[in-house]
Amino acid sequence: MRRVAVIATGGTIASESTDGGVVARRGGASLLGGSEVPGVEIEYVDLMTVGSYRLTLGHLRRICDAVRDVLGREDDRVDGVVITHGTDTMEETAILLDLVHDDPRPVVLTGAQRPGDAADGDGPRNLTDAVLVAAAPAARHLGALIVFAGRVLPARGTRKVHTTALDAFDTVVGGQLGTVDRSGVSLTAAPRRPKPLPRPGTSFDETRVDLITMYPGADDALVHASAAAGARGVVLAGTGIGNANPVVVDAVVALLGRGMTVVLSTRVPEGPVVGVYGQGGGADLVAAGVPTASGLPATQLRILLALWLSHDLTTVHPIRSLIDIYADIKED
Ligand SMILES: NC(=O)C[C@H](N)C(=O)O
Repeated sequence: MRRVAVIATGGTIASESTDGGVVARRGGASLLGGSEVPGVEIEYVDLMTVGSYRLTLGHLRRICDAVRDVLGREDDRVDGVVITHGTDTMEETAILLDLVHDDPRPVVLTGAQRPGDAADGDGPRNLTDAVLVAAAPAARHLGALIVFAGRVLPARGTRKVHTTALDAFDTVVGGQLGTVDRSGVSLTAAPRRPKPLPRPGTSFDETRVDLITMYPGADDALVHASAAAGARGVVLAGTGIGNANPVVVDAVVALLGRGMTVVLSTRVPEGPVVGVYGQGGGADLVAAGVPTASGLPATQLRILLALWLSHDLTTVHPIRSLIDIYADIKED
């Protein structure tokens, strides 16, 4: 018998329809709808019951702590961990878990697109699949994974790509790692995983990193507001290959002068970020000292930056090397 701990955090998989809309309120033990996973003993940890659109960095840290606590137990050892989680921000929690994961046993995130009280819900199937992957010896050393709609995806580079489709996630960097169905788990690839970063401490909770998207007519108001609100970092999701405009570049230069960390990403789902264009484009930002990052979606880059800033790791990993090691990892 294998043993898996399921840490329940809420999300649609745990949600029911109420007069106030669909809300998360079910605990872990109810999420399989009474069915069992053959060959696996499951233990449930009810950590929180929160829709993932409401999560804070503090919640993400608590999820990390819960994984550490379960894997750190001397008695009662488990073979893997599953996190049930809302899909809206699963990619953020997944990358944080992956960045700090220092154990061969996998941590597998899953959820559902249909509420727990839907007649044709996808939650029980996804949870069964996630438990099978967490229990699989072949999933060891793969870090944090997202298992959804029968697909096994790496944490790094995976994002929610559809608001309602059951197959809601895709990896925008590299490919999927395998599949899972009633006949078992099939893993055909492994992600490259750098040395783990230190786990988030309580300082992570308050480390403000804003995500600012570019668009026609964008001015400097949001960049300045971010600094005024106490942000220590900004991920700029540029247009196209990573562009802003002259007004925003000027504002970014002012922020850099005040010690703010700014990283250039893109609002486009796939493709590299490169400083190519002048006149307010990415070439100007790069010339001003803003590093580009291509290997993580902007949402996940923000988590990497928050973790780095919260630990004051600047001397260990200057920002460019942090991005090279933990974001723009070269796949074979
Ligand atoms: N499908 C879902 O789980 C979406 C939900 N709004 C959440 O992230 O909690």
